[in-house]
Amino acid sequence: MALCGKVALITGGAQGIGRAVAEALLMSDCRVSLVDLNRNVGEESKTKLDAEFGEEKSLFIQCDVTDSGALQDAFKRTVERFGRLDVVINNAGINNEKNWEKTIQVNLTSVIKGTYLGLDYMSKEHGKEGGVIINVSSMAAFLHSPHQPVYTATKHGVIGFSRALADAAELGNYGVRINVLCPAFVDTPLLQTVSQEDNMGKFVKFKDDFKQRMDKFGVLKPSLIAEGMMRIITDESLNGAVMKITSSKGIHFHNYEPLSA
Ligand SMILES: NC(=O)C1=CN([C@@H]2O[C@H](COP(=O)(O)OP(=O)(O)OC[C@H]3O[C@@H](n4cnc5c(N)ncnc54)[C@H](O)[C@@H]3O)[C@@H](O)[C@H]2O)C=CC1
Ligand SMILES: CCCCCC(=O)/C=C/C=C\C=C\C=C\[C@@H](O)[C@@H](O)CCCC(=O)O
Repeated sequence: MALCGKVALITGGAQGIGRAVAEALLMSDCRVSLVDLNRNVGEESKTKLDAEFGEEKSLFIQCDVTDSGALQDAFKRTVERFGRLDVVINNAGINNEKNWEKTIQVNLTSVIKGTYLGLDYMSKEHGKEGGVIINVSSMAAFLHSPHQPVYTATKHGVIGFSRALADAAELGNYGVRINVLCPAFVDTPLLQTVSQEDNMGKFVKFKDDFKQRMDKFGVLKPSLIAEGMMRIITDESLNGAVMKITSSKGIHFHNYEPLSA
């Protein structure tokens, strides 16, 4: 996909991985809608991006992705403002084992809703031009974490949903590619939550073990995740792909066995 003039919507775009991806897209002359719950951080990010790329290139929309009406409205406003939609990145995520039902709502249910909204605005089934959807999972979907059973479950769910729908997109000629990105530990504010009882609940007592895992596997920079994301966005051959990004192997893909009877 040639990026100049294209429009991307990123949930959780105000900070961390989402923000790094927004910068990479703006550098490629895309226009970007940052959809995020956190108004203060979102407006601060928008101000910084305006100074670097120009005010007209981005939009911040305060939105809780678990509020279906607000998420629908965020898509509508993005298309009203920029006239089209080409890239949807369902990235907003939380780590909360105490309020685990919220974790399912944000990390899985809202990813499903964001994917279906992306299809509404981009699928050839609806007379649109096509595009690409990237759903953010985690290496936790491959190396399950005893500290985060529900977080881990949501990240497994993101992969299953995305790969099944990617096949449907191909069978149905939607013109939309659906792929998954699985980072290992990344240096963002989310990582701070591993020591907090409010987030970890009863699993907080394993916090030292969690930190040992981070030491063992290393902590990546958000810019490397943005590099992987840009590769998925631009490589037209990718549909149903699961990209992993780790310290030991860098950017690479998970190999699935072909289906056999
Ligand atoms: N940081 C890490 O080590 C890893 C992160 N991931 C995943 O990457 C994604 C992004 O995470 P980070 O950038 O690390 O986290 P982060 O906490 O730095 O950023 C997440 C953003 O999502 C927003 N958000 C949270 N709940 C929301 C809601 N209900 N509605 C709208 N926005 C909401 C937050 O306000 C924040 O701006 C998440 O899905 C996370 O699970 C995956 C693997 C590793
Ligand atoms: C507080 C929330 C933190 C969320 C962190 C997260 O989502 C999960 C990270 C999980 C695990 C990272 C594991 C990395 C392992 C690699 O370095 C490597 O050993 C695995 C290689 C396997 C492969 O095929 O790449």
